[in-house]
Amino acid sequence: MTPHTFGTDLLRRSLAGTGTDSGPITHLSVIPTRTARFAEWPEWVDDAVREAFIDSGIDRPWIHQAQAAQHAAAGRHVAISTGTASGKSLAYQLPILDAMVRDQRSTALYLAPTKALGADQIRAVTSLIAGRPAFSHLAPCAYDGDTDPEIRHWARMHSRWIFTNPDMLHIGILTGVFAGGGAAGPTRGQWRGFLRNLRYIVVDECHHYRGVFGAHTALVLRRLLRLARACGSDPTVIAASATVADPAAALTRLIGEPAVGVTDDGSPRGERTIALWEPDFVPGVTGENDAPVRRSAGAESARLLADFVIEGARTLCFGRSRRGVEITALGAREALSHSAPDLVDKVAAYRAGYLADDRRRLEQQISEGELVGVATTNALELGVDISGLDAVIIAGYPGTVASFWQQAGRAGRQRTSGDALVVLVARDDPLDTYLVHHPSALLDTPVEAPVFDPRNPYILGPHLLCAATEFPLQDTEIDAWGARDTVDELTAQGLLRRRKAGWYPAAGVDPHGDIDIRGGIGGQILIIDQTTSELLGTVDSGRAPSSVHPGAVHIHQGRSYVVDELDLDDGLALAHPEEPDWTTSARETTEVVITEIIDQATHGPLTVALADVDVTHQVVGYLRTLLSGEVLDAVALDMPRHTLHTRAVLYTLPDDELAALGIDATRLPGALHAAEHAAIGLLPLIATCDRWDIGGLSTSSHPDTGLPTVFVYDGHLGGAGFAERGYTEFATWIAATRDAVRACGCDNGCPSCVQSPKCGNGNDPLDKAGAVQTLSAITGWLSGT
Ligand SMILES: Nc1ncnc2c1ncn2[C@@H]1O[C@H](COP(=O)(O)OP(=O)(O)OP(=O)(O)O)[C@@H](O)[C@H]1O
Repeated sequence: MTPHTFGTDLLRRSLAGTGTDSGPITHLSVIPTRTARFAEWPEWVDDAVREAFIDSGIDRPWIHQAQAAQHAAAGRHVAISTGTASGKSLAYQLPILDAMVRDQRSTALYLAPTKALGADQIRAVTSLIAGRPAFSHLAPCAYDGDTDPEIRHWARMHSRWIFTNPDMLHIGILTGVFAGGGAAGPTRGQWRGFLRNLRYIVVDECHHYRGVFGAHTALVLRRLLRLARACGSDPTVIAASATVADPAAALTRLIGEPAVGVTDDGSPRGERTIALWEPDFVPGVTGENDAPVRRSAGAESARLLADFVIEGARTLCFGRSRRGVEITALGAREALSHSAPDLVDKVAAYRAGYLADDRRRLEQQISEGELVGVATTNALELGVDISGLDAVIIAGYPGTVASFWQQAGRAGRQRTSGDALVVLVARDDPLDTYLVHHPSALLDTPVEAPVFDPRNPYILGPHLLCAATEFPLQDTEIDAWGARDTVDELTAQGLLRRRKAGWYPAAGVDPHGDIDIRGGIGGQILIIDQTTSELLGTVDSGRAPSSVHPGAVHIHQGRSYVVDELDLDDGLALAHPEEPDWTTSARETTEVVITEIIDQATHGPLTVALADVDVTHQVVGYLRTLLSGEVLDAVALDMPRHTLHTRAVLYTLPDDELAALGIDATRLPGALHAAEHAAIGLLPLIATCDRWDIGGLSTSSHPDTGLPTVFVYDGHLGGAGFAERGYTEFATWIAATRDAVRACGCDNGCPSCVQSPKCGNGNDPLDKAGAVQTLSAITGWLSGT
């Protein structure tokens, strides 16, 4: 029976006639109301700090705020993971402000993955301390890529609380501590005073640090901690996230030092109704190899957005690209123009450049009812404080459970009732299909632990050089970072030298500029808008042929460009702005060579292994797909071959066992290929990656194993930890893959189960039934049955 809640009533009214127990809704559940639990202000809190909070309307802290502040004040690194809008800011503001009032020289560094979030936090602190003499020396200030040189200079001299990001910390702060500091450090020595007095480091939204970005950030934080200690301070790290699994372990991995976690959320919350929604197949429309196509998540969400707006429900609709978001807003406006023309102007797309001011304006327009429905990219996922939002529509699983809850948490921020509806609309994709049919995998499992690998030698090596440039490296540090082999290699290459006081870089080594914290590893290709010469971004040279080949549609901050030319020698991809009606996906051939088996396990006839591999790709063409999912055409290309040294999880199965299941030599390639595709689609369930971070290969007989073999490999040089997670969680991953394929309602395979948008072989051959049989057999062997 459907419960009566704010959310179910809204759904029922919006879908009058369809009912909420049937049709596209695959699951409906209610998270009940929670009341606030308060603590007293800790005894050590200075009167001036307490008064500032009380005057801002906060009479007492919630229990988790007091607990986290207590740990931090006692000098324990602490990670707080409580819901969205649970006042995590206060948990770090409290110990920081207190330290600053007690010792006027104390400093703090706040790190956020986005500049906009840092700007929000400065605003919050500035308004909290405004007009209070006890805090007049703080001068909270941003220090990032957008900060003017004069303000940077002023900040270095005067600010006690700097708001920055890992990129600027790496290139603009750590280089300016000691005289050595890296030849790149124009601010040489100027940060020393700040670091000498550094009491706290805040790592906000710490679940963002995953994959290659996570590994880089982990090493930047370790470099920060060692430099601070070399300057004479011993800062405490406070990490915060609404959505990180086992926060103590996550922070420990990030900084390489023990940390404690706080998870008992004392903040109040309204009742939240969650609906999972699977769009129907569109009659008469077919995609690749005549597979059926579902209604797009964007079109379905547009219809829901219009319905909610008619019901007066203030709604945010999250989409994955700016273009998708604009189409959703247009679709909703179009629907309203027929049924409720006076509401057309109440719907907008959030398409500004992710600036804090744009967000403020939008928050205000929604609060005042000027806008009722807004379609937005994940730009509004972090740091938005819109009170009274009634509903959130998520058009397509956003990639991680963490992001899902971040987006879901935007609704119901009204303290008085806070009731809200969240609808996840599935895309035509195996992971989305799995989740809407297995709600507990989304709603009942803890969010995934961020996956990253700070020991990847291709990432670790350059950071060791940076560290040695900043301050001589010590043997104890090398051991703590697990870096002995990499140091030996750098020494053999003549890049590091051992002297009495530690390890130093060789003369002329200037490593900072070679590291791209958000990008990949190795050479970078610059993507340029050739009509304006604007730099749109960078891509790993290894990935360039498949992502920025001539004719590729490239999305940058939601805007669309088409690539005209890729010059791998000069490191340039030249593009022009264009909004075609299609997306592109590269077709490529792949070969895998096993270079070393790291670990392996045998389960009856099944062998599962983790291995170092060389993956060689060649892009041979690309497919153009209309936004409806319909395939327009295939275009041939001839791009150079490229080899990636990385890590893979692989499994082998003997032919005779498969033949006994009815999968003979004619069916084998299709069964393995389909099983591989679905497994790639499902790996993000257990490893915080995107399916574009990984690749795969299946073959009826691999030269290195002599057996039918399936590989799933990391798309990053040296591996980002994703394949390793696939290896350790193999049983969970493969069982979920089998369930996803089995749950899909199509006959012979479609994008919701075994077709892949980036298949190098045009999704041919694929044997859906064979994949289910193979995956079922694997789960049986794994459990010993
Ligand atoms: N102890 C408290 N009592 C009452 N209100 C509080 C308390 N602590 C914080 N708040 C209020 O709760 C709201 C949310 O706080 P804040 O933005 O810090 O949450 P958050 O957890 O950082 O949010 P996000 O999910 O966006 O990261 C703010 O309006 C803040 O003033």
